[in-house]
This record gives sequence, structure tokens and C-alpha cells, in this order.
Amino acid sequence: MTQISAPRIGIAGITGRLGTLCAEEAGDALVGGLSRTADTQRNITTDPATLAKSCDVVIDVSHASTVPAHAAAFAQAGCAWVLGTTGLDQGAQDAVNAAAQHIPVLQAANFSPALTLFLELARQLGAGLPDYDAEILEVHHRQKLDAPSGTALAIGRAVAEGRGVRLEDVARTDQNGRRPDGAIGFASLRGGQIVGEHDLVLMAADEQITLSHRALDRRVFARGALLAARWLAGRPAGLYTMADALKR
Ligand SMILES: NC(=O)C1=CN([C@@H]2O[C@H](COP(=O)(O)OP(=O)(O)OC[C@H]3O[C@@H](n4cnc5c(N)ncnc54)[C@H](OP(=O)(O)O)[C@@H]3O)[C@@H](O)[C@H]2O)C=CC1
Ligand SMILES: O=C(O)C1=N[C@H](C(=O)O)C[C@H](O)C1
Repeated sequence: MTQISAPRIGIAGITGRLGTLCAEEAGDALVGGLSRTADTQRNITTDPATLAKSCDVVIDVSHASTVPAHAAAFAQAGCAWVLGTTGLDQGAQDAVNAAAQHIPVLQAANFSPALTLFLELARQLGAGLPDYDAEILEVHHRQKLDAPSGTALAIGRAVAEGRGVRLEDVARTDQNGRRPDGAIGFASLRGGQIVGEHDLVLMAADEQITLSHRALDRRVFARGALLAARWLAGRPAGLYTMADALKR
């Protein structure tokens, strides 16, 4: 492995809420960005292939619809890809998996260190309390486009993994009808400027346990994305997680 000591960083979704903060955190390592509107003064292009050619790693916090095109362009250019965009359908996820055959890809619905540890705890709770009713509540700002959040789905996947089942087989987003045994339920609230809140609640008749995470400042995601980018650049092709980047 040739670790790159000061990787050149590009940002897809550079004009967005998180992309703007990632650009600030990248400082001098920032070489440019991707947007639907080009800006030559800031080295912002509309073409993923053009950005990829000038970078060692792209931090992608844009929109799920861009993922297949980004996957193809970054794989072709050999550019590492930190993917934080959520709301991917199966086709987009297949494109991510295919790109990871050619380039290093770190995919994380949530770049927070504490939330990364939360996923490990959720796996343990799922395994240790297999018969408890599991419900995941997520709360976000009124502008968020996808629901349930990518993080809520990742928490659900971790609980399901701990239980040895597939989330697709037990996920419950429609609350009508009696709660099926073994279901993993999701509920979403949208309003105000909430940065991101996630609760995992496991309930039995005689006790319940709640794991809670509150993102208080969006910058926690930007700092995590930069840590991931610096860790990923120069690694072998493969699909990595935030837990890989945070291993000590
Ligand atoms: N992994 C993590 O830790 C985190 C992930 N996220 C995820 O990152 C993504 C971006 O979040 P956020 O910055 O809040 O979102 P914003 O809407 O503020 O920014 C997204 C940017 O993507 C660009 N874009 C490209 N194509 C589209 C499209 N079809 N529709 C809308 N925007 C598009 C837009 O830039 P332009 O108009 O210039 O083209 C937009 O500014 C989301 O998927 C979100 O869930 C968010 C926070 C943390
Ligand atoms: O859109 C957001 O804001 C966030 N999105 C991510 C998600 O969908 O889980 C992470 C974080 O919760 C903020």
C-alpha cells in the first residue's frame, strides 16, 4: 500500500450544507468540487471525470441520483471515493460495489466517531436481546430529502446482523396492524434545523433500553469525512467503513 501523506481532495456536493463545511475543513488540500453549476474561479466543475483527474480522493456528499455516474467516473480515473451520500437505491448500491473492485471506497451514512461506535453497540444489543422489540427513531432538519435516514438504516442493519437476519426481511416502516414478532421498526420526524438525532429502543414487557446519539454541530460529520479521506487515499481497492478508518 502507498499511503498518500497529503492527498489532494475534491468534494462532490461542495455547495451543500455538509459540502461547504468539508471544503472549510479541507483547507489547502482542497483542489476543487462538483456541482450542477460550474464555477471556474473556485475550480468547481459539473463533470465528475474532470474533478477525479485532479484529485487523490473525492468526498461525496451530494445526492443519490449522482452515485452511478460518480462510481463510473471515479473508478475510471482511479480516484479514491469517500461516499457519505444517503438514500441510495439498489442500482446505486450495486454501482458502488462495482467501483470498489477498482478503487478504494469508504461508504458511511454517518461520519461521526460516536455514531460509528453506536453501530457496534447496536449489533451487540441485537445479538444479546434477540426477542426484544427493536424500534429506531430518527429526527432531522426540514430540508432532508430521504427517510428513513441512512444512519437509521445502518443501525437497523447492525441489529439485524446481530440477530442473524436480513434487514430487508424484517424492516417495518408502515405502523398499521399488530407489530410482527422480530420486526425492526423505523420512525422519522422532520422539522426545524435539527442536525441529526438517532435512538435505538429495545423493549420487552419488563424492561427497555435506549441508545441515543445527538449530532450537535454538522461539523462533526465534516471532520469525520476529512479523517476518512486522509485514511483512504492510496489504499488498495475495496469497500471500507468508517470503523476501518477509526481503528487504532
Ligand atoms: N455521512 C454523513 O455523515 C452525512 C451524510 N449526509 C448526506 O449527505 C448528502 C448531502 O446532505 P446536505 O449537505 O445536507 O444536502 P444539501 O442539499 O445541502 O447538499 C447537497 C448538494 O448536492 C448537489 N446536488 C447534485 N445533484 C442534486 C440533486 N439531484 N438534488 C439535490 N442536490 C443535488 C447540490 O449542489 P448543486 O445545487 O450545487 O448541484 C446540493 O447543494 C445527503 O445524502 C445527506 O443524507 C449528510 C450529513 C452527514
Ligand atoms: O441529511 C442529513 O442531514 C444527515 N444525513 C445522514 C443520514 O441520512 O443518516 C447523517 C446525519 O444523520 C445527517
